[in-house]
Amino acid sequence: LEAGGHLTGSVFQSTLRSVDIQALPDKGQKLLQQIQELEEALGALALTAEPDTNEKSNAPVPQQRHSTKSTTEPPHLVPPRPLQGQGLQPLGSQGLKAACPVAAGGSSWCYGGPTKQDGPHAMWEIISKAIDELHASLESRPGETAVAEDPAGLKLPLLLHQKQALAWLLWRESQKPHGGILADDMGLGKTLTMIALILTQKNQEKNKQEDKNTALTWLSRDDSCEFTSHGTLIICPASLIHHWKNEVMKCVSHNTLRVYLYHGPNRDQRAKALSTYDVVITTYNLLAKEIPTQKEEGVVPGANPGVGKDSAKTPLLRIVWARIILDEAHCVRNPRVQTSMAVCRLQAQARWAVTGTPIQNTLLDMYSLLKFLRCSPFDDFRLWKSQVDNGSKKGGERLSILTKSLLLRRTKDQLDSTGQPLVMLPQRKFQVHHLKLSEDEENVYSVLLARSRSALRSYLKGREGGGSQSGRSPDNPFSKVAQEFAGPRMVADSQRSSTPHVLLTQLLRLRQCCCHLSLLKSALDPAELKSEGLALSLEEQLSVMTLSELCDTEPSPLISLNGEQFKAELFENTRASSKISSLLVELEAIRGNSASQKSVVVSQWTSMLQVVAGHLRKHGLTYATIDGSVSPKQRMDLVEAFNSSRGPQVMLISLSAGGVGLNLTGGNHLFLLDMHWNPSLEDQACDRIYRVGQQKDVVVHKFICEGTVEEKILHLQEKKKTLAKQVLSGSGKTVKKLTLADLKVLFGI
Ligand SMILES: Nc1ncnc2c1ncn2[C@@H]1O[C@H](COP(=O)(O)OP(=O)(O)OP(=O)(O)O)[C@@H](O)[C@H]1O
Repeated sequence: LEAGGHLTGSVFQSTLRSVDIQALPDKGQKLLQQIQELEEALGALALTAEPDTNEKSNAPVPQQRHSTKSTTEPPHLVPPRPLQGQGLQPLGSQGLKAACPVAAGGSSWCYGGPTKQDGPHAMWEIISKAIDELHASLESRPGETAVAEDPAGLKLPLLLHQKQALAWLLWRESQKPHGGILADDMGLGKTLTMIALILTQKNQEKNKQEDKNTALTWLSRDDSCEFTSHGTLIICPASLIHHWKNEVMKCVSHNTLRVYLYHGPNRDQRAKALSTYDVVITTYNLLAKEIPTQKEEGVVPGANPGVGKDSAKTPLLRIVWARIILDEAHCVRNPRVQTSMAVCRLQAQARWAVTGTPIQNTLLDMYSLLKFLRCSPFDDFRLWKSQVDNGSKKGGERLSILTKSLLLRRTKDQLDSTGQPLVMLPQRKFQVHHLKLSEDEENVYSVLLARSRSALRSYLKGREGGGSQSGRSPDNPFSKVAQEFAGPRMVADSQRSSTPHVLLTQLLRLRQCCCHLSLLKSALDPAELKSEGLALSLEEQLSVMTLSELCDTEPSPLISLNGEQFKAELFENTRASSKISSLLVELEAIRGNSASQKSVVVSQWTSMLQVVAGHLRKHGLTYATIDGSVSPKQRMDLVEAFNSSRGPQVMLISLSAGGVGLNLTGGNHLFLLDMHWNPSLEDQACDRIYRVGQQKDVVVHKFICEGTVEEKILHLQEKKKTLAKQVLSGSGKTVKKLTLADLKVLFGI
């Protein structure tokens, strides 16, 4: 069997080398998939003892007995890259590549280097070599008190923790992989820290000429980069491009760094010109638009990934950057989405992920960042799942080493080596307002809850007889649940209304019910559903339009909901809900206390912001709104006005549009009107007001309706926070994803 397995494996590999699979209509994806499955089947037939994949113990590694490994030459799908060097990084993302369907968008094949087919022993050797190297590199890590000098040309002196971060950043750029994750708490000044890195390296550029060749080891086989830049490519959400530019203008001496905003229809698309800037700033959206992913290319017959067509289109792929910085890098936490795949295709000598919330949901978030960093071999999804994210003690230890080596995180409540807080910030208080729904709200809520419960029950029933695949979504917060529900057979028509999406949307309706009944009238906004990881079909939309009766052209004094009659006026947005009433009481009190205190109100639903706006007008409170429809330039103007004494008293922000990057230190009260599954989004929003520059004491208000799903969400949020804390503290423990049990708890059955 062993000989047969090896022989067949070799035949596959050599056949692949001799044919032009790109010429196939699907670029050979199906063929590669089949080969992989065959090879795996053969591997399994060889009865190989896997080297402790569960890693529950530290037992010695068994001797290599894998069928496909009998020569010293690792099999290659294509010849190895000519410029591969030694160590972690040169193996790069090309390193230990089996097919990595999740990371590469479904069915792409990753080329080169030793593959899983080399056998478990080879894989184990590479992992242990990688871990040893990380360990060894940790020895050269600057001590916690080590600081780097402020670079010449920086006008604003760095704070102590920023000087320490700069020493760490410089160290990481000399290590493999070059770069890492700067995960300091939000508002600790990561932007300025990264600008200091760019400036320091620019000042040292002459010395770096010697290292020129190192850069070349970063290029992958396919790359046809024509320009090597000394510049940094910064990728950020659209709302932050002006923030980055302004920070450079504010903090760096005039004419020291040449900055270009690669944005808008008139952007300069000449690669040569772009490669001459010190800093090029662009957005995730533009990148995803300009860089097609493998998936897309797969449907264009004859297209050749990596070379030619798309490289000719976007200058971003024609340049090897000195460094790439992903700001708010949690934007690429889902490795399956186009933006994440696009950032991985960019070429650079050093790669940085900057985010205050690197782990928002699961360990997959961390995997995405390691993939971008090309942290081989852990950028291989299968290896990541089997060797790190496997719930074992050993996996936890590996995770801990990765975190310690590659990630720097300090929090705002931390003290520095001299016993001083990292930044001098005023007090922050959290105030949870436990509210009771009014009797009317309670009645509507009960009807919706009963309906959701029965949907869940019918779903569970349907699942017993085989569920549906149709509701799956990659970044669905309950993807685990969705997977549990999913089965091989299509669900019967009668059960279609109970897909995981429908259940999640009914939960969403329950959450809306806690905020304002009028929200039940509006159709669900696709952009907001996306932030929940939901994309509903029209049919699904209709099935959760609980108030479809309201679509009637004839105004009626009564509304029927699930057979129960309610007064139509209950659903008018001019009516004050329990939450709106409490919010207004608080805002009035703030206005009464001092004219200089301002508030930020956050909701995940723009429809809720509109309802609040109407009530603010009625009460004579001035306000401005930042949601997805406000352009980056308008945002800057609104923020500036709010932070000045003349601006409005209240800033309304949508969680997805205003949650990241904005500096709203003009406000010192923040109201979280509703609950999101992802607590990091809420933390991000809270840190808009609690950051360097805040002069007043801060109060974060959270509204929770008693006896509703909101209380249960609070519990789930705690679970997610625990996961992030454990991973970031390097304790290496992992917590399981949300499960079907969670859903049952949420629906109270
Ligand atoms: N050394 C410094 N001296 C004075 N102000 C500073 C310093 N460093 C940063 N700041 C200011 O602190 C504010 C917060 O900085 P910044 O926006 O970079 O935070 P951040 O860590 O990137 O936060 P987020 O994760 O929310 O984006 C900015 O207004 C910035 O100008």
